[in-house]
Amino acid sequence: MSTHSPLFLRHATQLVTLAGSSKAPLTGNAMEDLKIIEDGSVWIEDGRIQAVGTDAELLTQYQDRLAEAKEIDATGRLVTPGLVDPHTHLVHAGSRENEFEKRLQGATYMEIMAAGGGIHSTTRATKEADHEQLLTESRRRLDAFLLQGVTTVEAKSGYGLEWEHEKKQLEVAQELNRTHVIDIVSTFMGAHAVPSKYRDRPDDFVDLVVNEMIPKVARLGLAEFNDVFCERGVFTPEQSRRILEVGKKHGLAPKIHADEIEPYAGAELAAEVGAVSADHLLRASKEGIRAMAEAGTVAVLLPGTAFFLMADSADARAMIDAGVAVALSTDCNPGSSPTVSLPLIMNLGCLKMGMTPAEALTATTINAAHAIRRGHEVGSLEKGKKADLVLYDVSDYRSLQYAYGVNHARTVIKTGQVVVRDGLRV
Ligand SMILES: O=C(O)CC1=NCN=C1
Ligand SMILES: [Zn+2]
Repeated sequence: MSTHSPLFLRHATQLVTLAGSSKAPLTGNAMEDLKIIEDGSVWIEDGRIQAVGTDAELLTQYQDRLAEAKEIDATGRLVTPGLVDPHTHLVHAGSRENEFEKRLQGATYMEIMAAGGGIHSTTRATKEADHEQLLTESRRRLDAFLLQGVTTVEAKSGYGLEWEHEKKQLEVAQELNRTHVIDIVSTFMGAHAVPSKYRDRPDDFVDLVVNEMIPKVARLGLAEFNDVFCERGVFTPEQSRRILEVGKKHGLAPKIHADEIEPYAGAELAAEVGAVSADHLLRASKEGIRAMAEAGTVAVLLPGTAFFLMADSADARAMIDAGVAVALSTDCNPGSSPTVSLPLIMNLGCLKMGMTPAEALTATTINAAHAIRRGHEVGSLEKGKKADLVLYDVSDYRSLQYAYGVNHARTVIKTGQVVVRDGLRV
């Protein structure tokens, strides 16, 4: 017997369902088809979606139970699935305003990193921070995500670069998954950078990652995915392949930071190892994009990072036209994308990467869910899926990408419970 009254969300002017997309990410023209129901309604009970349809259809179906339900009036409003952010470095300490200033004066991201800043700077701060501090700082970011309508996020480690602190990050993410309303999917990213003490013997660090860290992550169940920064000056494609293949042997699904700063055949490697997603891809080759389309690897694009690094964005248009499933993400991290505004990322996806508003919304819901293997659970409004929904102060989904820099989310429902009302956390 349900402990909570059913919720009956009624009369959405546009109910974006993305129905029929739970088995695989949407590609090509399908990314444009949001499966919108006008005057749409949803019956929510036991944390799940029980029915989706026109208000008239649901009135007939639930006419005998209307009195027991709490109604949410969505008249004149847009309603979408809860937004999904499939690529964050959520758990970290410190910030890098100083590097932002240096880059404005002409220093590059890789120059700063080579000089001991960048990821190494955040690693120093994260190693100094204890579990509670990381929990507090990361929870604050999650609260901000939630107010924007984000109901599921992926969170990577990668600012420890040694077992004790990688484990600490992953344990913080697991505690947040238990205690925060947002669902968190964890990724081990011990191969985020080569620590300075291994600068002259990087393969010894790769040995540490594959022989020590990955087996422990798998044995302790600390993560579902294994990620690597495949970039010139960080990890080579050969080292990346070894790290991802060992991760697969231990049951950790592969993800890869690919072709972010320079072309480095990261997209090709992603397809070769069967990565669930390849992320960044600003400099991916045509061959790599084609290989990803054939392999079914999701392209997680991060236009906020390109914007913040003052770089050209990835060519989402070409990837969609080549049949690659595209997702979008904030890449929330203190160095190359210190933002939690996934709606702004939708706007940049349109203005900087040639996506349509509908494709951008698909890319931050069902395709983002598939990029973290949650497409069966969230990302669309269909019977049996988690009741994660967002009600906005606009009536047309295109307003989310058009009226940018503004948070339009007003009511957020997470697993059937109203957790944000009138833009405020309840
Ligand atoms: O700079 C950072 O902290 C995050 C990042 N990893 C790979 N690219 C950016
Ligand atoms: Zn990243």
